[in-house]
Amino acid sequence: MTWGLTGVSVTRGGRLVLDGATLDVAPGGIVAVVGGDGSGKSSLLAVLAGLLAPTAGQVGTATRSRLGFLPASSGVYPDLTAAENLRFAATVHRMGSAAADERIRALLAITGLTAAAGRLGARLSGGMRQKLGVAMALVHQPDLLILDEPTTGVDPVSRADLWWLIAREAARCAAVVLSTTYLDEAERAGEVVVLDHGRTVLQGAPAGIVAAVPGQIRAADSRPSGPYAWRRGRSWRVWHPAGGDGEVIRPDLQDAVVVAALREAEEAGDE
Ligand SMILES: Nc1ncnc2c1ncn2[C@@H]1O[C@H](COP(=O)(O)OP(=O)(O)OP(=O)(O)O)[C@@H](O)[C@H]1O
Repeated sequence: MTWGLTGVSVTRGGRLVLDGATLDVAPGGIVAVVGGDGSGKSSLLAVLAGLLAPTAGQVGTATRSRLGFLPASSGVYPDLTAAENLRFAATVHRMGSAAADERIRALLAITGLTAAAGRLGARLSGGMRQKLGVAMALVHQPDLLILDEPTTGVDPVSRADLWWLIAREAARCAAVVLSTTYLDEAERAGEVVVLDHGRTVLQGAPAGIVAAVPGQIRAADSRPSGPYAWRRGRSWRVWHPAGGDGEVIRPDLQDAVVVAALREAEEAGDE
């Protein structure tokens, strides 16, 4: 059973925010949805979660009881303790109390939150709150786990913990779809979907996406002229669509995403 979206369009506030977007995820797979601010990541996940109705296209998703969802706001109730938040999520998913007790104990241990079980959501650190939110989304061992920016604003140690938690879910054969603005992180996913202005501009395994970058990329110390240049750390990179002379840099996922956005902008300009 694979889940996903085919040619999905969504209009919000009179604007087309998803424009024929596509995504597939299979059990045991992790798909990372990446894209700049406002590219449509949250809208895409909301459609997959059945929270937002598309104006066109097909949605194949799990039944509500087999679905786990982490909203961008983490979904943690500030005036409930960490354990109470998990208990609430277990109750919503109609877990029996014995099964819930055992699962809550295990999840608190896995997320390193056992000592903070009695602490109010409002008093948890950002990283703790995200881990709790993810634990709430997966308390009932869903078949499809949808996580909206689970690691945004989280320190590197908690990010590693979160990835471990997510990988465990995939290992027990859940299908996982998550959004992220961190491209280094997206490289850990089996598949990446790159959104630009609501369109899927790249989709596939990170290595395949990188291998398929057309043309050549070179480095420059100062800002190069022309439209195909972008900053990378202290230096610049330039895309040469037709290739040419000079030392070539092997692109990474970040470069591949930039090139895809440049090509997309060019095509939009041609229309
Ligand atoms: N409820 C809404 N009503 C109207 N427009 C909306 C609504 N929610 C989002 N949008 C618009 O839809 C577009 C896509 O937003 P969305 O939140 O899906 O993107 P995103 O990639 O998740 O961005 P971000 O990372 O900034 O949250 C944006 O232009 C946003 O302003």
